[in-house]
Amino acid sequence: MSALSLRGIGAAFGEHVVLADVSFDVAPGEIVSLVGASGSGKSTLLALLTGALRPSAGEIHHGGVLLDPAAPGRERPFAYMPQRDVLLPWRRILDNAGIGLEVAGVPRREARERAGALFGPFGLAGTEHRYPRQLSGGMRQRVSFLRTVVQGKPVLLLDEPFGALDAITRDELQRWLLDIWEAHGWSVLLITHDIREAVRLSDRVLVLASDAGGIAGEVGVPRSLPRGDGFLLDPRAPQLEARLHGLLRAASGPERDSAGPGSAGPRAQSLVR
Ligand SMILES: Nc1ncnc2c1ncn2[C@@H]1O[C@H](COP(=O)(O)OP(=O)(O)OP(=O)(O)O)[C@@H](O)[C@H]1O
Repeated sequence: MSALSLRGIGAAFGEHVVLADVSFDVAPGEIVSLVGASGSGKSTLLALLTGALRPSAGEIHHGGVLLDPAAPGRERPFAYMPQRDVLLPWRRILDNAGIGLEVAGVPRREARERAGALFGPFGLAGTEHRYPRQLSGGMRQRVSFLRTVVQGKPVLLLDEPFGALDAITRDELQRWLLDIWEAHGWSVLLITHDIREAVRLSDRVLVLASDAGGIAGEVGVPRSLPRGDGFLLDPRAPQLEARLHGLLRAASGPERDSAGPGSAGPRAQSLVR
């Protein structure tokens, strides 16, 4: 039974159809990345999952159960981590980490206890009583991730969680995420612009077509691919990245295809998975 299943999802802003016939699954314990050109509708898709937007068509299922499209975010089985850390500057780190629980109605004391229990395993011990401005960008993203997972939701929706970080911190946090994911085994849908990151972190990478073309293709990443120090040395990694770049070019429409505008370049829908 899928942790997350989208069937024929569509979305539009007025006359502008952004998503059409988007269907895919995330299995329990699987990390699935979604890549796509800017404007292809990745953030819109997350907004449909969190309940910020209503789909114009299609169904969302969790564990085989149809989600009520009117259900508010707090009643959904998804925890969402936005790209920016959005920590409240006037709240100490421990209280920031528990805020998602508090919003869900958990008393502050219990929220502190539950969030506090994760500070050690998440490499944040000693930061509990600091303020966000006293932490580095990487540490703040850890807090933001902690705040997301402590809600105990079975599916994590991560919107470019490392997009704003420098390359070294990003590498460090990718390893960190994989390590703690090993211990917890969440089901994850990850949005990223970074193809290398998608390959490194995922079991499967989906390519979202522009112009409401649905899922244009996917690339599976073997579990045997090393994700730590060996990642960059394994020849399969650049091969997978190259396949994804090719899919992305084709899925971004003829004007962005290397064949140039007006050519009969391959369109996303015709790609063989
Ligand atoms: N609130 C809105 N009202 C009208 N149009 C919108 C709104 N939000 C997004 N759009 C349009 O929907 C399309 C998809 O936007 P979306 O932000 O989902 O793309 P994206 O793939 O996440 O892009 P990026 O990678 O640049 O973040 C774009 O054409 C955008 O202009």
